[in-house]
Amino acid sequence: MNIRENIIIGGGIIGLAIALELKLRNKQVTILSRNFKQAATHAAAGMLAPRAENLTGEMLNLALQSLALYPQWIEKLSHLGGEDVDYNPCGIIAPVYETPDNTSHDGGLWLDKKNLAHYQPDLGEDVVGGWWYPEEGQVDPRRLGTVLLSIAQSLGVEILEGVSAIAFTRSQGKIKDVITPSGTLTADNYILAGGSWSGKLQPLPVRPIKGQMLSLKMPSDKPLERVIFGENTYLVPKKDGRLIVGATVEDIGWVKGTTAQGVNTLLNNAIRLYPPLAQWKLEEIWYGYRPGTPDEMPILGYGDAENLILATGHHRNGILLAPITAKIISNLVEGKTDSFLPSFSYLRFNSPENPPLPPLVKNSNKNQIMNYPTPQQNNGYHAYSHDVSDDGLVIAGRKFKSRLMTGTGKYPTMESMQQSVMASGCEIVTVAVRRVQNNAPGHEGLAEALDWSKIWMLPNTAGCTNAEEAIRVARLGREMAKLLGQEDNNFVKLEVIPDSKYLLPDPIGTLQAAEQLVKEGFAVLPYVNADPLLCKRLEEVGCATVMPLGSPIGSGQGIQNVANIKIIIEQSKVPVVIDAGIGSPSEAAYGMELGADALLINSAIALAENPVIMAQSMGLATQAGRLAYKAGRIPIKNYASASSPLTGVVTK
Ligand SMILES: Cc1cc2nc3c(=O)[nH]c(=O)nc-3n(C[C@H](O)[C@H](O)[C@H](O)COP(=O)(O)OP(=O)(O)OC[C@H]3O[C@@H](n4cnc5c(N)ncnc54)[C@H](O)[C@@H]3O)c2cc1C
Ligand SMILES: CC(=O)[C@@H](O)[C@H](O)COP(=O)(O)O
Repeated sequence: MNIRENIIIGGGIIGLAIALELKLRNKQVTILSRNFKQAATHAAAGMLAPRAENLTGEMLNLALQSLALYPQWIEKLSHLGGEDVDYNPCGIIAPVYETPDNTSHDGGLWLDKKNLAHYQPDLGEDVVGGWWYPEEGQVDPRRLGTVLLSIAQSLGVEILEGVSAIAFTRSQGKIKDVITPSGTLTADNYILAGGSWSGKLQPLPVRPIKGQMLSLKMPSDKPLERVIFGENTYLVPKKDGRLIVGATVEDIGWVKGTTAQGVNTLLNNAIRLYPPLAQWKLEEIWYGYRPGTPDEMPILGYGDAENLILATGHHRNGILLAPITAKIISNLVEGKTDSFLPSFSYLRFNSPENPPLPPLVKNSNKNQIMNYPTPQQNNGYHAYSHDVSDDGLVIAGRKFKSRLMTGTGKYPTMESMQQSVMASGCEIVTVAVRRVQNNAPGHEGLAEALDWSKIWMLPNTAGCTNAEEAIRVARLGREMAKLLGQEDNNFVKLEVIPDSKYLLPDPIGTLQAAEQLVKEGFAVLPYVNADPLLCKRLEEVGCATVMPLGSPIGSGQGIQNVANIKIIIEQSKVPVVIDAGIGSPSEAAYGMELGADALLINSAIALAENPVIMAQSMGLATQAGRLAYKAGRIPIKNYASASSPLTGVVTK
């Protein structure tokens, strides 16, 4: 059997850019490319416009990095023998019809009407001024696609043109093959870069956002030299004399074709922006589908199989984002993770209220995969999105939707940690202050690895053997949280553990440290043995929770001290968090069914065969257990009682 190294599904700009980069790194690559002319790449205007597009946050950072890569990328293509792709860092003018309140803009310069007219004469009379983005520009996406394809071919990338991927087959958490009309292909890695069609192969929230476009022929003196990015239309002059006018934004599914209304809107908006073009010749009208996602950011990184990488959902900015995507994805194939990946993982679409739902999970037959029913398939009832939003966990006055806390240690890779945290749906992650400070193995760069604007840090005093040390480390932890932007975070998970064999906490040292830390204004979450009296004392000195252990840390023995934990739950006025020893989702659910307010689970997730899926499973189990607790289980009886009523039964 011919096993390929990397199969890329999709031969748009994203698939081609990745293929070329991998090939240049001496990897073997095959592209399945159904039809380049249907690609958004073929329809795009080619603006490289992070600021003009008003991108923000991580999306802006990603786009700026990609923009910065463009000059060297284009030069590389030219060295590899590629023809001119009309790359032009010409700057972008963004005229507006109303003067903004604030005329300072990072990366842009405000020009009033008069100054703007120097840069671009003959703009419409409604224009009151505009922004000048000198670092932005454009490229010709059709030429770029053609050049990427021919270089890739010449370097030996196998391009299967006209071939569609119909489905994947799977085995043991991996993609086994990809099925095509002309047979089955097998590879070590699969990269899904199918643009808007990606959602047809994998249940990803990628949908087509239709854009209609047209081009006009500019007069020979080419009066437009820069991109003009208006409020509701843009004009992109190309070297060959075309002026691209774009674009409608239509969230109407796979509706084909151009329409009179679409063209009318484009032309009206374009003439208002730049009246002279009313006399220019209309050359071509076309449309394409932008690969849209709910937050308009791409999906990058591993999918729900360990050899499936996703590079899709680039929406309005795929031409701009091609170089950075190629870099990030090629690095990932080589086992190097990029700090952008957590923000762009598909798992971000799984919120705590809408629990993480990787589309496919293994069922009891280890080799088979089972689909979760969609809400539609499930008679409209979404079994996994039970509304738990008004059943939040409150610790020290702070509200959390998720009742699962996780840790960061013991994971095989930083990426598996990042993805597991997201898959679990947890909002509180505990971090060993000492290990981060010492850059202990597995903790290098940990502070940067998670998005602390979404995750609440719970610094812990792991490694402290007495009260004094724990107090000192708690203070360092508070500084660490502040440095990472959590100014008001005064939480500490207090661990005082002199015993290295069983990692059992010292009750006296814990109580002493807790008293002091409470006085210093900490919200103390003490890790203790399941001792009801100790828990009561800790509550009395002002601890924010109590955290009785289920069994020794990392032992996976489950909840061994049920009787005491029940008493603690019954008598506590602060939240009870069962911490340590939970080994499986059934044990997690059981802890919650007992009435615990929350769980802290680390080893069982981090050391699982597939930490990400185990994290998801623990998240679901925590919710299931909570719901069951609230629903009220039936009492346990010694004897059977028939399920159907006995009255009316015919007896002989
Ligand atoms: C009107 C319009 C204007 C735009 N303007 C800009 C712009 O100015 N600047 C910018 O940065 N971006 C722009 N974009 C967005 C940009 O075009 C896209 O983000 C980008 O092209 C996405 O690239 P892609 O390779 O992921 O997808 P596409 O370019 O859509 O390519 C996907 C390819 O995969 C193939 N494929 C899909 N499924 C399969 C399968 N199962 N088997 C085999 N092949 C498959 C398809 O046939 C297609 O050829 C614009 C888009 C549109 C529609
Ligand atoms: C990370 C952390 O705080 C652990 O010390 C915690 O007690 C979890 O225990 P498990 O690793 O057994 O889940």
